[in-house]
Amino acid sequence: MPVPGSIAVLGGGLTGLSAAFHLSRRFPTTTITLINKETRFGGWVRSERVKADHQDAEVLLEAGPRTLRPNARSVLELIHLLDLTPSLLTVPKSAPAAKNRFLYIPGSQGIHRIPSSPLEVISSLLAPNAHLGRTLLSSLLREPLKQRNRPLGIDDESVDDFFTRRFGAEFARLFGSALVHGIYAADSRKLSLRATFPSMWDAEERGRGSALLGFLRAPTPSQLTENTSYDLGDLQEKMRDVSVFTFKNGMGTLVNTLVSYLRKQPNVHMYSGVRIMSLRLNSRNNRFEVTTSSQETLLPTHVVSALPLPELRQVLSPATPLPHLTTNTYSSVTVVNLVFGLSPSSSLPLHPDGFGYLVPRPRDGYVASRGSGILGCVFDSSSTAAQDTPGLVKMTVMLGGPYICGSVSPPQVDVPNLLSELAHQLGRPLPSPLFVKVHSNTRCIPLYAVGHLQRMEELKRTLASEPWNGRLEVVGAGVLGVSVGDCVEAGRSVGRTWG
Ligand SMILES: C=Cc1c2[nH]c(c1C)Cc1[nH]c(c(CCC(=O)O)c1C)Cc1[nH]c(c(C)c1CCC(=O)O)Cc1[nH]c(c(C)c1C=C)C2
Repeated sequence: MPVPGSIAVLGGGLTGLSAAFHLSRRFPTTTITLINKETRFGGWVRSERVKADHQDAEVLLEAGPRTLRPNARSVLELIHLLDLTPSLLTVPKSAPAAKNRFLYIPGSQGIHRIPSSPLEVISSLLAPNAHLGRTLLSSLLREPLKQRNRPLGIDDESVDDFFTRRFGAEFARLFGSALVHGIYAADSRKLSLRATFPSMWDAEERGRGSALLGFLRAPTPSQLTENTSYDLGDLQEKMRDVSVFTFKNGMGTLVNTLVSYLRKQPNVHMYSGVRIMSLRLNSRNNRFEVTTSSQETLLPTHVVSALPLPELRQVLSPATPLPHLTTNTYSSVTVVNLVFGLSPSSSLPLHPDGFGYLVPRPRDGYVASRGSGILGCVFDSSSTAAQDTPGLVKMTVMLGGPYICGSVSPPQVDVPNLLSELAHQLGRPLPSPLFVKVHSNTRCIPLYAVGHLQRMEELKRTLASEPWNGRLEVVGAGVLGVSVGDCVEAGRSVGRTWG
């Protein structure tokens, strides 16, 4: 394929920014136009430094993703290429935030540490909520002895079906649903296993029916497809003992630096506050026509769509036969940042040192009318206290997701009610917060329905053939992977067949 004459990148979230960054380096003489409907770039990444009290105390709040994992090599590469290493804030693998994770069991009071080693599983049998330890121990001991039980002929299933088949219904509800809450804010009964946790599907194959044995059996070299090389400098080495990381000024650092870099590139044009009104391929001159809310028409030879898939569907003419853009639903999450002062009189900390806690699906399902619908709470101060004035406690409560399924936007939060539920879950009284910020993240996480991978393969095949011939690439969280690392990787991988 010849070098693209001009490229339009639709969407200025992390996928779009990453795509523009890598395309501008790969095709330095091609004009690249990045169009973002919001005035602010970065999508769901929103970091804000606020005054926490009437004095000078300051705190860094995140409304979206707050930490990154060092296995996200495309992100490490961006950090290296953008000289962001001095701004990093790392959490070592030995830190309590990396080792201590908790569950709140609906109906009980107080949170319970999830055992993380065989010895801890055994000692958890003596803990106040021995049900957790018993469920964990009996499920893990029985799984390798269980017959192969994947139904013949299926090529995907829900996360809950997989956990129930291999580990039992109670394990699936307590641990599987909580895991899915913490990543997708979703109902594990509605999510595709192969699209969300492909390693579990593969482990079951490797273990000849047992997922646990499969995890113990290392993948053979032919099963490892990783052969891409990344420009990482010494960052991989620096990340050896790191569990998660962020930046001293939050995740917005990555977005702001990318935007500043792109604004300086002579071949990149950045439009913000501009909506895409329509996208069509003109078969007469083989150019795309992209019309925008600023009354402009761009005529690029190639297009990258990093828009949510339903938004892409809306800008295409109804007659355009692109399959599967509207199959998945999205989850909406309300994020509540809470900042407390440290009371010198109280000896009881507001929370144990750790990552935070998750709340599994209640036994009787998601009853919207009961409580605020808390999915979990992150103990930010345990990992990122260095972002804030010392002496503050920062937590983030996440609510909504499957509790508000079907509604367009998350409901209003009753903060006093939320605080008393939080105190009940933590099993200790909470003082009045110094600062509260509520963010409604409407339709922020795509929920891959069972069969998602096969549908995306079909979409890819359609785009590779007439009339598109690979010149429209559709990427982003709606296609494959919702994490920041997945989005940056997706942007990095566009246009491989161009030029
Ligand atoms: C707005 C709320 C979000 C919830 N999940 C995500 C967001 C943005 C996205 C997400 N969260 C995690 C992952 C996996 C990351 C990876 O594999 O690299 C993704 C894609 C894990 C995670 N869960 C929580 C945190 C703080 C993290 C680390 C990554 C991050 O900062 O987002 C806590 C948490 N997230 C959600 C809930 C309900 C929750 C509860 C404690 C929903």
